Parts: sequence; C-alpha cells; structure tokens
Amino acid sequence: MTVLPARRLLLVHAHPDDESINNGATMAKYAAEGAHVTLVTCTLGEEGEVIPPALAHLAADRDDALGPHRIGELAAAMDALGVEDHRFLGGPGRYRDSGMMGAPQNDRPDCFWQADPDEAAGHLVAVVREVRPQVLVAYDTNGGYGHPDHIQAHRVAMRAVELAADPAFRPDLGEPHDIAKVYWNCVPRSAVEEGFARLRAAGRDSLFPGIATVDDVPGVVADAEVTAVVDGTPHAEAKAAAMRAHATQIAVDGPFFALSNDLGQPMFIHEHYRLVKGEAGADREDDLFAGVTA
Ligand SMILES: CC(=O)N[C@H]1[C@@H](O[C@@H]2[C@H](O)[C@H](O)[C@@H](O)[C@H](O)[C@H]2O)O[C@H](CO)[C@@H](O)[C@@H]1O
Ligand SMILES: [Zn+2]
Repeated sequence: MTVLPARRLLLVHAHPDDESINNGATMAKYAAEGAHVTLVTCTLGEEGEVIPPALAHLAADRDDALGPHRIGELAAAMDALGVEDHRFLGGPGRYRDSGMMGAPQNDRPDCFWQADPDEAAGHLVAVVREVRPQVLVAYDTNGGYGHPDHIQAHRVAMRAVELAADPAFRPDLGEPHDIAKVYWNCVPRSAVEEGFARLRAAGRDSLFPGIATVDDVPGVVADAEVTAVVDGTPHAEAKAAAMRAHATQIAVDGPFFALSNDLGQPMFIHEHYRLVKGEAGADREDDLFAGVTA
C-alpha cells in the first residue's frame, strides 16, 4: 500500500500538450514542493496537425501514428515538470481524439466526443478513489475554447467529482472520496491584453508570422472572476521545456509560443483558476490548497 504525500492535486486534460499550456508552471511548483501531482489525459491527440515537416508522415491521414508519438512527447513534458503520475483515461488509446468541432472525426464511434459520459467518468472515479486528491483542476463548461474533447473532458471530470463521492456508485472502485476544491482553468482579460501587448512590442523579433487574438486564448474571464493565481516564475523554464517537448503541436520562442496555426501568443507564467467547488482560503488565493484541512 503506497502512502501518498499529504497534498494531492489531480488535473484532467483532453490532449497531450494541454497540461503544459494551461498548468505547466502549477504542476512543476507542486511537484517540486513534494505534493503528489496526477495528470489524466483523455486522448492521445491522434488527430492533431504536425508542425515539423520531418514528422508530417505521422498525421492521421498518412501513417496515423501521431497518437503513439504524442505519448512520448507527454512523457518528456512530464520529465521537464517533475511529474511522475500521468495516465490516459481508460488506458492509452481507449478514447480517440475527436478532431475540431464539426470535423467528420467527431462522428467516429471510438472518439471521446462519442463516449458515454458515465462510462468515461467511471475510469476517472477509479483514479480519484485511488489518489484521493484534495484539489481537482479541469476546464470550464466550454472546454476553454469549444473543442469537443475539451468540452467532454469538462463533463467527465465534473461527473466524476459527483460519482466518486457517492457511496452507492461502484463500491468495487474503492472507498468514496469527496474532492474538497475544484477549479476551472481561466485567464483574466487584463493578463491576456498585457501578454499580447508584449508580443506586439516584440514585433519582428518574434519567430511567428502572425499574432493570435484574445479570442484564441482559452478561458478568458473578467478579472473579478479569478479566485487563485499561481505565480510560476520559479518554474518558467520548466514550463517552456514542457511545451517544447510537445514539438508536433507547439513552437516556443522565448516567452511566446504558437500552435500549428503559426499565430504567436503569450506564454502565461502566472496561471489562473476559478474555484467552482469548495471554500476559497483567501480573497485572492496564491495556493490551490489554501483552506484544505484534510
Ligand atoms: C491546444 C489543443 O487543444 N490542441 C488540439 C487541437 O489542435 C488544433 C487543431 O489542430 C487546429 O486545427 C489547428 O489550427 C490548431 O493550431 C491546433 O492547435 O485539436 C487537435 C485535433 O483535435 C488536437 O490533437 C490538439 O491537441
Ligand atoms: Zn487540447
């Protein structure tokens, strides 16, 4: 019986790369502080585009080998963040990447968007009842930016929060566990505007031919909606290294990055969260475990 550290954080993400983009500094911080950080990724990202031309053959419409390749990218990203516990929901390849909203891949019977939410949530309940986290990080109801796998990851995570605490649900999966605090990823508008101002000021020095817009940033909220801000400054390089590890999806240029759309956007080192379950430990928390007693 493994005795886990006192503080345990669980993060649920749709594809390999989301964890580093949204929470890389937070994960590195808590791992470095000795907390147990568990990442559950719901798909292998099989339908992603591929940035490096030398790896273009991996794409779904060619060798369809991007999923296994992204398993390796995720492992390298976890090494960079110091996170040792990362799993795929239901096992690697159980749920396939659904593609962007409206894509034909949304209709594949094996894709995450077509998954039965309770069946998928059952796999997550098993992890929750094993790790017994005090804190869960998930996407908002729109999955940040409306990607079907992100929306489904939100739904499955929130359903698992309910079911894990229900003693009548699958006793075979372990003792019930009620997660004390649940946060949704978010970015305050002021931070987004400041970040794009920095990117525009970098001008031609930036690697990227174009610049994204505020609407391209997932989860932008009014500043007042932010509950917690994790200052990831000491872990900025670890976050950048983790994002670079996802080389088929992300190009990193100093404090900026671009996805395969080649549109530059700021890398956020302060990572922001909105508390949706539990009690905040302060008006503006700087610690996701603030106020957690057990
Ligand atoms: C950050 C994220 O969620 N990436 C997803 C996303 O990838 C985008 C998609 O390929 C889009 O067509 C591109 O324009 C954009 O640049 C990509 O970031 O969707 C992929 C397919 O579902 C997914 O694999 C990737 O992880
Ligand atoms: Zn994603």
